[in-house]
Parts: sequence; C-alpha cells; structure tokens
Amino acid sequence: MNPLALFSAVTVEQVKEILKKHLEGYKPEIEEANLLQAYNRVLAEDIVSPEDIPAFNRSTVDGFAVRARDTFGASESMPALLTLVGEIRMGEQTEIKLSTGEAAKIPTGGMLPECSDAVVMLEYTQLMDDTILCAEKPVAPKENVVEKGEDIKKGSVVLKKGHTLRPQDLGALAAVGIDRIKLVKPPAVSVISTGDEIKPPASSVKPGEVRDINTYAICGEVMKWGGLPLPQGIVRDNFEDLYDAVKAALEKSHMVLLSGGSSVGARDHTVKVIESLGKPGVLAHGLPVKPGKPTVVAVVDGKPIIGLPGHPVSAMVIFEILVRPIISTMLGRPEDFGGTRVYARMSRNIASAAGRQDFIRVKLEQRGEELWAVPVLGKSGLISNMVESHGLARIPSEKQGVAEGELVEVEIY
Ligand SMILES: Nc1nc2c(c(=O)[nH]1)N[C@H]1C(S)=C(S)[C@@H](COP(=O)(O)OP(=O)(O)OC[C@H]3O[C@@H](n4cnc5c(N)ncnc54)[C@H](O)[C@@H]3O)O[C@H]1N2
Ligand code: MOO
Repeated sequence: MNPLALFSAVTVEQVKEILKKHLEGYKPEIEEANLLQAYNRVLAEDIVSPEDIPAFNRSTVDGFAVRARDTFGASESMPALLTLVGEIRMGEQTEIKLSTGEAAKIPTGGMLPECSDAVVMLEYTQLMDDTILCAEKPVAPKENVVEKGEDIKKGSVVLKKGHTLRPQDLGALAAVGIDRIKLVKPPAVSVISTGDEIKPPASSVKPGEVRDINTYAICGEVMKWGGLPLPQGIVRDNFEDLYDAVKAALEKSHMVLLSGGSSVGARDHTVKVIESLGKPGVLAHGLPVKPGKPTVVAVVDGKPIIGLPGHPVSAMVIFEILVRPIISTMLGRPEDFGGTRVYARMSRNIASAAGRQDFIRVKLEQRGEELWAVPVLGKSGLISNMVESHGLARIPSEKQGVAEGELVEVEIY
C-alpha cells in the first residue's frame, strides 16, 4: 500500500467514536480500598448516606442555647433576662430541656438541648450571677445552628459512580462513616519509546543521540489521568524488536502507547507491526491536528494501540486529546474529564488551516480585568515549550486562525 494513502481525513471526534465502540466490551476491574488510598481515584459505586449529618442540631458558636423568641427585642439597654439552667458538654448528649425563659451554656459544635432553636454568642451576653443571663442581642430561629441533616440527608446520594475523588469527597465519605469504598482499577497502559537515537536519561549521549523524553512525559500523563503506566523501555527501530515489544506489551496491559516511528519514513515500522499483530488493526493514520498529525490509531483484540508522534509536544497533545478520553472511558469517567478550562484573549494573530484543529501552547497573563493567552511559540520537538506554558488553546477546525484579542478556550495543564 502507498504509505501516503494511510493519511486519512478522519477527525479526532470520529476516531474517538470508533474507539469507544471497540471499548464497549471493556469491563474495568473493581477493588476495595481505604479512604486514604482513594484520592484522585474513580468511584465504582453510588454512595448513599446511611445517616443524617450532622446527626443532631449543632451550635456553630460558643454561647448560650435559647428559645429564639425569648430574645426578640433584646438590646444592650433592654437585655432579655434568661435563667441559666446548665451547661452542655462537648461530644455529649444533654438531658437539658429548655422551658420558656431558659438558657444553657453551649460550646461550638455542642448538641442543642431539646426545645432550643438558636444560640446567642457569648460576646452578646452577660452573666449577672450563677443563674441570671442577660442576652443583649436577639437571635432568629436557627441562628448559629446547623440543623440535623442540613449537611447531608440520610438516604441522599453523596457521590455518584464514576466520580473522581477530591479531598472534600474523602471528607464527606468520612463524615457519613464510610472508610472503605469500591474503586475502579486503573487501566494498565504500556508505554514504549522507539528510535535508534533514543537513550535512557542516565546515559551520556553521543552526537546524533537524544535522551528519552517521551517515556517520562507520557508515563506522567498516564498517572495524572488515572491509568497505571507500565514503561517498556526503548525499542530499536526495526520490525522484529518492535513486534516483540508490542506483542509483549499487549499481553500485559489494556492499552499500548508507542512514540516515534509513526511518520512516513523508511524506518517506520509501527503500522506494519500493528497490522501483523491482529484485527482490526490500524483504524487511522494521520489526524487533522497540529501538532500531532502523524498519529496512528489502532485496535488489536479489543485493546487500543496509539502510535504517538515522536516529537514530545506532539505526543503530549495527542495524549491530551485522544488518549485521555480513552482512559476516562475505561474508568467510567465522563469523556470530557480534564483540566480546568478558561476563556482568555489571544495576545497575537495566530494562523491556522481550516479543517484542522490547532493546539497552541500559551502562558496565561492577567491584564487588569482580563485574562490573556500569550502563545509560547516554538517547534513541537521542544519540551521547554510545554514547561513554560500553562495550557493549550484550541483553535477549532472550522476556523482559519484567531485574531489578536479574540477569545479562545484554554485548558490548563
Ligand atoms: N517528510 C516529512 N517528515 C516529517 C513529517 C511529515 O509529514 N513529512 N511529519 C513531522 C512531524 S509533524 C512529526 S510529529 C514527526 C513524527 O515523527 P515520528 O513519529 O515518525 O517519530 P520519529 O521520526 O521517530 O521522531 C521524530 C522526532 O522526535 C524525536 N523523538 C522520538 N522519540 C523520542 C523520545 N522518546 N524522546 C525524545 N525525543 C524523541 C526524534 O528523535 C525525532 O527528532 O515527523 C516529522 N517529520
Ligand atoms: O505534528 Mo508534528 O506532531 O507537528 O510535530
């Protein structure tokens, strides 16, 4: 086959749809874990609260529990006189039940006594003696009180299956008394770097050689987005070595990522290797994206194999727009799960071809009231571009560039 014929006009969205179809049979494994192992992991079950939180009406201040209506009209010159009937201790249920005109001392977080519905803050009270309390300010019903079930209602869904756990979510699970939960097991993602010139980071390099950036940048991406990276090292650019490496990787992982060797060149074997490994094989070679055009998208025996371009920036961009959604699908996350997206004004004109999505590395700058996206220009072989930028601005395929001052969507790394 003429290798150029492989460069297809299929869009990233179409490729994602095709991949999704191939992944319909993918059933992630589920594992149980403690809360402190669950940060940034994906919930495999809906969490329903077994209790009202708080389980009792609770004071939010240090002061005196009262019946609000007993304080109505109170002021510094005309305080409400209340009878102090006792003190509520932290963490204990009280026997006190307030009658009209009575108050009980209460700490922040203490349980309100029966028949009280508000708390007067300590600083608005004066004790005349051991039993007479002057309230110098009125309180409304429910003032300075968190009601039973106000935080989380018994029987309500606290967190949904597919949700990625943030620190506050771990806190909410702890609040409702759940400390072991079912999580989706991260998909294992093999990462292979190819190229005779690529050397491990610890080696000294001879002229013509470069250190392996992609294994590290791509494994980092896999970790960041919820997968388990399985780095497979550097493979020389010949059919046999690549075949053995991809075959071994397919057996031990749910997805294989290769980098390098995807463009049309004499040494490029990725496509041939994939085609000889099984069906359906290569689905697309070439995407209308810049950077990242020479991407290979394949499926073998239900497992995606993505040939990322060798240039590190291109490999990272294709990871973000294509591989990340696949990992999200495998985890049961929403497909568009990603970084924070903001709108910013482009600081200069950027040209782009219609029919192609462009991703521009940008720095974000606050200028007065407005956020500006300043392109970090440079070739897609320069990793420093990614280091210096804050995110990617997307120019959609229907546009021919953006003008200075035009709003663009930026996804922050
Ligand atoms: N005649 C053409 N040449 C190229 C085209 C084209 O359309 N026609 N496309 C260019 C684009 S765009 C890209 S991107 C690259 C893609 O190249 P490959 O995916 O085949 O990868 P290689 O040729 O092996 O490497 C490209 C470049 O990246 C360096 N590289 C590769 N792997 C790593 C790694 N793990 N760590 C650091 N650097 C890596 C490699 O040394 C090369 O410099 O092709 C263009 N050429
Ligand atoms: O598409 Mo290449 O991936 O621009 O550098």
